[in-house]
Amino acid sequence: MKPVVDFERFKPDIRYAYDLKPVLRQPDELKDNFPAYFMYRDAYLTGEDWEKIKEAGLRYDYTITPPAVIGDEYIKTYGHYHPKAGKLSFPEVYQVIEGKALFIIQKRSNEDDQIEDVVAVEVEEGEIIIVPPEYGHVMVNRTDRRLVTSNWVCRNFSSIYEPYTNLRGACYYLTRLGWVKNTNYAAVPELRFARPNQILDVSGDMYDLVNEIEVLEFLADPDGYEDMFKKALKFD
Ligand SMILES: O=P(O)(O)OC[C@H]1O[C@](O)(CO)[C@@H](O)[C@@H]1O
Repeated sequence: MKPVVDFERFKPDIRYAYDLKPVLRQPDELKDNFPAYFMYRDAYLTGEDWEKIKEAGLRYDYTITPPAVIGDEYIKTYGHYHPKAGKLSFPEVYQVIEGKALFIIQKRSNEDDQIEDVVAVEVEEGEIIIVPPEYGHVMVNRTDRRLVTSNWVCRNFSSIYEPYTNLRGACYYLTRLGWVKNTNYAAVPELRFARPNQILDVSGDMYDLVNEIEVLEFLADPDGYEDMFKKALKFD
């Protein structure tokens, strides 16, 4: 799919392989540093769009993740949670522009840091996934092609990385040998598998939602959208 924005005109933030060491299954297998993924944050087509996006409290990003394997683990993003917006934490919406993504999303219980749910979600080119509130997310490129994704997200918060750093990544790793439990977690639920329900009505790059940006209100103000979040995933 062709991205609407020629995003490579923006300067990317680059996450290098060495930056990922704290969350890798086999950090000692990483010998050479390389750019792991390129984040083109706050992309827009026109200045008018940009004003509209900022006024809605949102941000549109593109991310390029070239194929790579470290040790036996497929390349992935660092992983993070989002803070509370109100009763619920901020959700996020991703679209696969090129390639195929595997999202590992996991939910912590509020009382302690136990994981109460973990889901692997395969997302194909053109598809959109709503990462529901309370779920942290890691995005994996398990293919031999580059992965290009975009995301709409609230622009007014900072992501929370410590839980992923402290426990060396998500509670499962995706490796060439398959799924491996992360033993740094005290307890890990069985992994569930799902596909994303296509709730948002778009054809092509979801950047076009800039023209009906009120549809994305749930990203800045998620309370009251629980029913929609419940439908975000369909389970096998
Ligand atoms: O912050 P992490 O875990 O490295 O993940 C990067 C991804 O998160 C985002 O910052 C949006 O949450 C994207 O720009 C990027 O794809």
